[in-house]
Amino acid sequence: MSGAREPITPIVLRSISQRFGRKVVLRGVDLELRARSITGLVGANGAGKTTLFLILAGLLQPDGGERRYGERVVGDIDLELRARLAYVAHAPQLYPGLGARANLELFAELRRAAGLSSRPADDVLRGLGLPADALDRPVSTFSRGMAQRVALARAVAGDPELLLLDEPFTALDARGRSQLAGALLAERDRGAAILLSSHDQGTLLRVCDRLVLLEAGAIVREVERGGDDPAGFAARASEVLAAVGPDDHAAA
Ligand SMILES: Nc1ncnc2c1ncn2[C@@H]1O[C@H](COP(=O)(O)OP(=O)(O)OP(=O)(O)O)[C@@H](O)[C@H]1O
Repeated sequence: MSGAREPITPIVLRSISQRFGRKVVLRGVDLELRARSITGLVGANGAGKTTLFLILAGLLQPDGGERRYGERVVGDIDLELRARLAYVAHAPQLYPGLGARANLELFAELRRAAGLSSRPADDVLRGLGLPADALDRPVSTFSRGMAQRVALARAVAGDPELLLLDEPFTALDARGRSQLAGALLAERDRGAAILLSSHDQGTLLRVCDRLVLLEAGAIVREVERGGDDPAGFAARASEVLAAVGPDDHAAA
């Protein structure tokens, strides 16, 4: 579908600021998200991660700063741009009375009406480990982990150029986390720019090309996986993760 259109990557944030009332939540955030790259966003509770996701997804207009998507400096994130990114928030936001397959087919139908294609629902759901006998059961009967898989499947079904995932591992068991990690690497290799927040430090170390530490609304550290120094990346990334605190969500 992207056809001859200009890519929306890299996404570049410059001096993004946000306050809610008198509370300053983001202060001068600069961030670049490149195609074919997974960036891990880490920070303590309340550091501003979800606020940053909302701004990137176009669901919150920042108070200050610039958002650039490919060649375009964007004021409002319009529908055309929104169709090319996907955001998975904490809550799965599915239609509870519909089955997993029907949720994805509805999404595909809406995209089709706008002239956009989607991957077949069953393929994507299977790729994220949803059992075949669950495809047509109402999502309201699913565990949180299963619902999360469906939300993630819907997010990737449209081959988004930007994939925003706010704590996608939270409700998944070890097998689910590993399946999702594999799916994210496949999305990256397909060409997506991915921003991922998580407290699952092991998975972050495994999948991320870069880690960014947000503290009190400011990016205070960035480490990049170098081609020739994997051990160095692991050591520097571990330092960044240690700044966030213990890995208390790893088993979540
Ligand atoms: N709509 C809002 N109105 C007022 N304050 C808000 C609003 N949204 C977020 N905040 C505040 O902004 C700060 C950052 O919140 P945010 O949800 O972005 O943090 P976070 O890093 O995602 O935290 P967590 O890890 O707990 O999800 C918090 O102090 C929060 O209370």
